[in-house]
Amino acid sequence: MYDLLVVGGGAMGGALAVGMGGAEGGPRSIAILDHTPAKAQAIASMLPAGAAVNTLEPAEVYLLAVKPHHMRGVLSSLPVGAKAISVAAGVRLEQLKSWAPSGCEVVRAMPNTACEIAAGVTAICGDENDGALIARAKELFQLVGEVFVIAENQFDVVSALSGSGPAYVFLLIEAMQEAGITLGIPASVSLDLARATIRGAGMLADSKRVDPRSLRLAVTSPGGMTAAAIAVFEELGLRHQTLAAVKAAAQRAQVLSAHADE
Ligand SMILES: NC(=O)C1=CN([C@@H]2O[C@H](COP(=O)(O)OP(=O)(O)OC[C@H]3O[C@@H](n4cnc5c(N)ncnc54)[C@H](O)[C@@H]3O)[C@@H](O)[C@H]2O)C=CC1
Ligand SMILES: O=C(O)[C@@H]1CCC=N1
Repeated sequence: MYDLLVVGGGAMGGALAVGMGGAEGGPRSIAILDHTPAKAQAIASMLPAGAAVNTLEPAEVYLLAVKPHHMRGVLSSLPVGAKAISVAAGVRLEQLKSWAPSGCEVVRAMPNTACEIAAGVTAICGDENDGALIARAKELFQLVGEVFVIAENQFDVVSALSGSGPAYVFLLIEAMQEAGITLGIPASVSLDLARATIRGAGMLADSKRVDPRSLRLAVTSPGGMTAAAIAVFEELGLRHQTLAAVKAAAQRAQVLSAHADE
């Protein structure tokens, strides 16, 4: 029996398999199942004890990382009594449980792709009577970053913040690079500057644990360069844009949930 069987070796399943498989004290054996066998093989080859499989072989825990609309098919083919963790956006516990064979336990997790390098953030939720599986999910995801156990009614907003969040930061890196290029800096230098700046600012915010506003003010000399830039961000509505974007992502979760039922 495998300790963990990851179904779906795409962006998220791959990141989790690589992160968990490489972590000290992580699952001793990990199997990966994907519709495209080459994807599963590529991931397995990166793991000390990874195997690409072609069917749902016996496993202590099944980590389901397929798209929301594929979740119903995968869940219904799990063995009776299986323990499963779904990372699908939007799809509710009630739906997941109704599709799984009898005796199965299912909880939800919302990780992000930084789990690949053990710098992820994962939210977990489950029903009260699934305490043991919630605890196991917590152990697994703590191998690859920080974990928050939250109520399901907060899951869509949390998913819109930390699940999708890396993409917002990558967009900022892209935008900073493009600004540098437009203003005359070579593309590679511009990208290196943007990447290293985001890394340093993230690490500083994480290590200081203070209100980010005070870190911002420490950069912003009155009447100086940064103040000129921040005034433009505020005038163009960065906060309003961020709220609208996070709201749009959270609302999309409801559509994904409805499509998964079809
Ligand atoms: N990409 C991300 O940053 C995050 C994704 N998620 C969730 O993770 C899930 C997967 O998303 P991605 O990895 O981005 O998608 P993806 O498209 O990169 O990967 C999905 C994989 O599942 C495989 N697949 C589909 N049906 C299958 C089946 N029946 N059996 C075996 N393999 C099957 C596909 O071949 C594909 O490789 C989604 O439900 C998404 O909501 C959650 C958090 C973050
Ligand atoms: O975009 C999506 O739907 C998934 C969920 C969070 C990140 N990626």
